[in-house]
Amino acid sequence: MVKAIIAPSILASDFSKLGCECRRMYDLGADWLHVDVMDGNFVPNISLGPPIITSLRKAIPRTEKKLFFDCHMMVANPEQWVPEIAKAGGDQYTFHYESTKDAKALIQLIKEHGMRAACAVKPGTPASVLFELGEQLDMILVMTVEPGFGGQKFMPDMMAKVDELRRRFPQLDIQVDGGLGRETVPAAADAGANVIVAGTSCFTAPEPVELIDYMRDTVNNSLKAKGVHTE
Ligand SMILES: O=C(CO)[C@@H](O)[C@H](O)COP(=O)(O)O
Ligand SMILES: [Fe+2]
Repeated sequence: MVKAIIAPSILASDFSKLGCECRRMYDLGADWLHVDVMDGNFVPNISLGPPIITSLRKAIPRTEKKLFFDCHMMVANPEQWVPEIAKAGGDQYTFHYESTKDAKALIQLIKEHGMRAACAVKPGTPASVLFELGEQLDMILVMTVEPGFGGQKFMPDMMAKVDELRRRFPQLDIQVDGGLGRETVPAAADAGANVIVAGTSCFTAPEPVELIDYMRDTVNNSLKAKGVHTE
């Protein structure tokens, strides 16, 4: 089912209040929480890892709130972390195409651990690398900034990749990540993205509920116009 999914990136939250910030975003209407895992090797930054995801999952149990943990793995050895992220409570494992030698085997490994499998491409990587993986994947992530930091400027040139992938995979979840907010979501929605990661914009919005609703409506209207909205 292709529908709008709004995923605040907790990288933009106040880490001293992480559990409360996650709950707050969920209560404000977030569909997923986007969890950026960085190892200081694949990207020049270190964020958080399995122990913190374990704590967050305890703070927001699946039984109490059905909150989806969308784990964006910016790590050099993505195979290594699959069991730990599954154990910590991850629902989806997004690896970078650029970080693995065998994407098909990694997808299999992720699924064997009970998570949805997704593959991300950096701005310099063409959409075509995903053509032969699309059928096995639950989601594709087109990065709209260089991975590593929140608060960067959205790269509109990436929309050609989203458009190409949406035409090829009308029923697949296609995520965009980096610099998304009120001004940039219309371009992403027009190109066919349905999963919107929004860090800085959500966490700094004076009216986050209104922003989340606006982003969701914008995406759903574009999907309907394209005839791919299936809810
Ligand atoms: O993966 C990343 C950065 O590497 C992102 O998820 C950012 O955290 C998004 O932050 P904003 O650009 O929305 O502030
Ligand atoms: Fe991310």
